[in-house]
This record gives sequence, C-alpha cells and structure tokens, in this order.
Amino acid sequence: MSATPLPAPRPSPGPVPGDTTGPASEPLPLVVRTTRLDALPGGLTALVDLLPDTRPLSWVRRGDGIVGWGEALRFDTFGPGRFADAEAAWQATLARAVVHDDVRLPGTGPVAFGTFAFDDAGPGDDDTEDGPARPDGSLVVPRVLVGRRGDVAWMTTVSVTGALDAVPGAEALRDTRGAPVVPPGRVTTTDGSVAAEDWPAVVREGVARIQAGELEKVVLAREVVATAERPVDPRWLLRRLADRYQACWTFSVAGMVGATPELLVRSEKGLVTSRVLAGTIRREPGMSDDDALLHAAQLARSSKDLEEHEYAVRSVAAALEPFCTSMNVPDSPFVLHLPNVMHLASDVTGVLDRVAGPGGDGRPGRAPSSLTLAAALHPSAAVCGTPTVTARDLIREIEGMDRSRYAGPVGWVGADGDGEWGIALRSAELSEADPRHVRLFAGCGIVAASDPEAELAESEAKLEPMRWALRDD
Ligand SMILES: C=C(O[C@@H]1C=C(C(=O)O)C=C[C@H]1O)C(=O)O
Repeated sequence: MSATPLPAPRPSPGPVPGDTTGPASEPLPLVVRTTRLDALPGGLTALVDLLPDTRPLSWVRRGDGIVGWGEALRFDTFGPGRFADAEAAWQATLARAVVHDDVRLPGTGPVAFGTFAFDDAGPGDDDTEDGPARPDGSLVVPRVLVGRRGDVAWMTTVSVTGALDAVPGAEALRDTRGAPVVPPGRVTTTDGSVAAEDWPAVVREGVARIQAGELEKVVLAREVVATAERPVDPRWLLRRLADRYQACWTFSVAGMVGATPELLVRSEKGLVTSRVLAGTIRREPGMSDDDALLHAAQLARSSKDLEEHEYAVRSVAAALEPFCTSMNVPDSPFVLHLPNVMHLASDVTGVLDRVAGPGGDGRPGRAPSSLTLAAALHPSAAVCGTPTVTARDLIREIEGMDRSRYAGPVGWVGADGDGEWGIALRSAELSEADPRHVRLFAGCGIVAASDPEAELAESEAKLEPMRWALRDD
C-alpha cells in the first residue's frame, strides 16, 4: 500500500437515493424488503434465466446463490483505498437503510455485489480523453435480487424513494421477462498485449528470476481479445457457464463475468472458509474417467505442483490467522476435477475472532466483514506469488498486461458483513466502449521447475471455459 492520499469514492452517475431530494438534504434511506418465494423453478440455470437485461449481477453455484438486476446504488472506488472506501460507503448506506427481512439467511436483506482490480495501481488509473478511467472497485446494490439456498427461495426489492415498493413476489417475477438473450454470433480471437508465441519468454524470465533467488513463486498471466459479431450479452455466458462449470461460482458484476473455482473467502455466522487452488493438470477433451484418475494421481504426486500449492495455502493461512481464534489448515490437498483442468485444492477454515466492542468495554463487537477479509487475503500466492510484494513488482515489470479486475476479488457482502468473495479467474471483461469486445484472461503459477511451453498449454486450458462460453452453439 502506498502512502499517497486516497481519492474519495466517486458515486456513479446511476440513481443515488440523495438525488431526489436535492444537494443540501440528507440522502433518502434505502428501503429493503425480503420475502419468501414459493414457486421458483429448480435447475442449474434457473436463477440466471431470470435475469432481464444485459447488466446482470450473479453469484451462483449448483443452482444456489443470488442474482440481481437494476441499480439502486453503486459505489465506484479507486486505487489502493478501493476496498476500504467501498466498505465505508457500504456501512454508511446500511446505517441509513430500513430493512424488512422475512427470510433471514445469508444473501437476504441488503446485499451489494462487488468487483475489484487486482493491482493497487493499474495502468488504467489515469483519466483518459474518453472520460474517467474504469473504476478499480465497484459495489452495486441491485433494485431486485432473487436468491435460493436449498429449499428456500427469496426475493429482495430495494427502493430508493424512501418508501416500500409494491409487494414483491411471484407476480413481480413474472413481470421481469425482459430483453431476449442474443447469442454473440461468430467470434474471432486475437492476441492481447503479449502474443501467445511471445508469452513463454515472459515465463522464462520469471523462472530465471526465481532461479536467481529473487523470489520463490510468481503468477504470470496473459490475455486474448475476442470480437463477436454481435454485442456480447453476459447472460449468454452465464447460462452456459452455470450449466457446465457446476463446481465453480458463476459471477457477473459490472462487466466482469466468469466461472471461478477459487473461493477467496466465505464468511458465514463466524465461520470463514477459503478454497485455495494452485497446481494444475490439463484434462484433455474426451479423456476417460480412468485416465482422469491417473492424471489426478500424477498431479497429487507432482513435487512442482505441491510446491506451488504450499505457497498459496501458506499465504492464505497467514492472512487469515490474525482474524481467527482457531484454524484448520489441511496437511495435504485434494484434487478438484473440472471439465477443462484438475487442480490441487485445500479448504482452509477458521473461527472468526469477535473484535472488541467500539467502546473498548470488552463486549463482543462486530467481526470484520467478508469484504475486509477479502481485502486482507488479496492477493494470495495463488494469483500473485511469494513473497507477495516482490512477485507483484515482477508482474508489473514483465507481464506486459493490465490485469484490470482479472484475479481480483469478486462476490457479494450482506448487511451483517457475511458474504462470499471469489477470485475472478476463468473470466472475461466486457468492454464498455464496444460491447462486441471481450478480454479473456488466464495465468499460471511459476516456480523454479516450470517449463514455459507447458505453462502456455496450461494457460490455453484455463482459457477454455470462456472461449466455450462465447461459442454460438
Ligand atoms: C491464475 C489462474 O489460476 C490460478 C493458478 C493455478 C496454477 O497455476 O496451478 C491454479 C489455480 C489458480 O489459483 C487462472 O486461472 O488464471
């Protein structure tokens, strides 16, 4: 973190509660109401199928999760203060919110979806002639949210007029049928800022720096730019990803879309979980289950992958430790099977320490929010390297790409601070300037024994989910 003064969060030009009352008066409170929904259809894509427009909000896995649309409130933040400013804006909003929550589960009541840049200082920090740079952090409170957790489904509406909206429910849902989802048509892809054939040289440089003793691990990424025949509708991507990548969290926030297998942090009722991934083997198309098991066994024994994994687990455990009274860090990873790759995976868990009450009177206070935890865990060695600052500096020096929000936290936070934040991997950033353009990203953990050509092949395998999601078949 740098010591430069932080820019204040800039509220977006979207509807802000204060707008209706003029500049001098207090902003109107958000009025939030959650009611149970009795008849939500089931299935892996049932939630994302509800989304009525091309600015969807989503956090869905195996048919459970939350989706939202409309923008009751949005906060855009910039630079190294992007997390703290977003948290402050969220707390200020909650302090004025009026909440009727009949369901009381994680994801009910007020919820903000968020997406944050990987780097404290991306090349996009300066405003351009076309307008202000893309924000480094965005929190979006939808006008309507629908969620499901097992047998329970709910709908939340958020009013910015200071009064309750009409009673939400099945009728309101029927009204949400919006613009049809349009497939992207023919898609062509081209190299991003570093051509695929030049990328192994970047990896080779990373290996050389590691072998020279500058650092132990660095995660290097590349991008591919896709151009579609028609504007890319994020709902097209969400439907395909939610259906095929069931073990992943299918997300969409402010133009960042993907299906990530990596959970930076979930915080729920005092328990925190992080699913750490590092160490990868490709799963060839058409590979039999027996062959997949052989590959999995090979991965579980690979000392290079186990080393990469160990760095990532240690970084997460070290970042969580100050917040926890007890933790469980598995001794050895399991193998997570995905349609395109297999990963070494560890679920790190902990019990949150209740920080002292505001008056220092010894009464239990509020635990840190999931957003604060995500900020503390970011960037883990799974997406940056070890040691963190050396790896981050090397990424800035040799990667040759603006990561933007790729590999940054993406997810949601609720009123009590509970929430879920993934790492924006297997992801794409939709262009605001031209909705036919999409940047796809993939990166690989590099250690002393890494082979640059094998890493290029691994990055291709990690691009596969988004390449496939863009397909028009
Ligand atoms: C950086 C990415 O993935 C990360 C790197 C991995 C690896 O190098 O083995 C595995 C999972 C992720 O933590 C990516 O998908 O872009």
